[in-house]
Amino acid sequence: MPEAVLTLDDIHVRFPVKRNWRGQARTWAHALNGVDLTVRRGETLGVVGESGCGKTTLAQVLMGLQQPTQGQLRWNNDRGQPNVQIVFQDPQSSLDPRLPVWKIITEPSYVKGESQESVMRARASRLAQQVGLSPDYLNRYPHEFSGGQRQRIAIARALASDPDVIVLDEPTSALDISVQAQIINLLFTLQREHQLTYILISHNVSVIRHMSNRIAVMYLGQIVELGDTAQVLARQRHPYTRLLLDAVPVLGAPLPESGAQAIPELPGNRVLPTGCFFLDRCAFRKQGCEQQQQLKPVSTETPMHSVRCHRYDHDEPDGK
Ligand SMILES: Nc1ncnc2c1ncn2[C@@H]1O[C@H](COP(=O)(O)OP(=O)(O)OP(=O)(O)O)[C@@H](O)[C@H]1O
Repeated sequence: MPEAVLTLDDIHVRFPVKRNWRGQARTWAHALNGVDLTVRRGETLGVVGESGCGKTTLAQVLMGLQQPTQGQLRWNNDRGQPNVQIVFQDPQSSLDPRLPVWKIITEPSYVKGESQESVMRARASRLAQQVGLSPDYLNRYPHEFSGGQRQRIAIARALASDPDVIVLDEPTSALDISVQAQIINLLFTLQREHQLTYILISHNVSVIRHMSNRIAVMYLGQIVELGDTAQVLARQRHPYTRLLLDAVPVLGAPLPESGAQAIPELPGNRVLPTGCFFLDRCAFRKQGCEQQQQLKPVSTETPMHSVRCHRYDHDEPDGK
């Protein structure tokens, strides 16, 4: 098994949302509520879940932009500092419109102390070729490129500093359908060539299915199911994962009757449930579900497929 790049151990993040007259926080939004995760070199880990479940907060923790309020994040490198780059959904707003492309691409190297223009231009030229852009265009500005080309520029910039992990935040959702496949293929090629590790954040289960080796399903700031993508998609164990996947229309299949498989809205995160976070919405609730649940292997035969559900406690391996 490839080595771990990073390990998250019981990560919690909460944000103050109301303060008293002394400025002390009275109410909190609990964005992450005990995330345990190991990310391995060269893999693509897909993180899926509806709006507000904590995907962005998780990315911010990985990038060091948000300190966990509890828990530990360990990077397996000897530099002492991790290097995490991000590719955003909308390349239009993530690229500085005032800079020529060669400067945008080499910004991370510049921050690392490389400042000679000829060196940086040569580096930008190599990176441009790697992502399928002509080096002849490097003096141009972002608005002179198409959406797909701009996303290639953003990917080149992410590659520039030899990152431990690249977070892909909905990397294709702002692009034309015809361009999406090209960008996905480029990401695959680069991953193969450079042993890149991706964390892919998306609402789009089809993109996650296509790109990820493993999938983490998030609900209310927790991972409720984690495992090999094919395994999780073929046999979802958590009732929330089932709802999430049932809500994805399948080409050629009849649409579900309206309301029949509606995903229950994410409950508020100001006051967390004391037991299973999904309890109120679960059709399979049983005695014991009022207790907090841990992420545990579904069975001893599938140790890499974990679920946070009382029905899969070891004494009842078939999830009855
Ligand atoms: N700075 C903040 N202050 C207060 N609450 C916040 C802050 N940032 C995030 N939250 C809350 O934390 C929760 C998780 O938000 P987050 O943006 O991580 O979710 P998400 O899954 O990325 O959603 P989306 O898919 O819409 O981007 C939400 O309830 C959000 O309102």
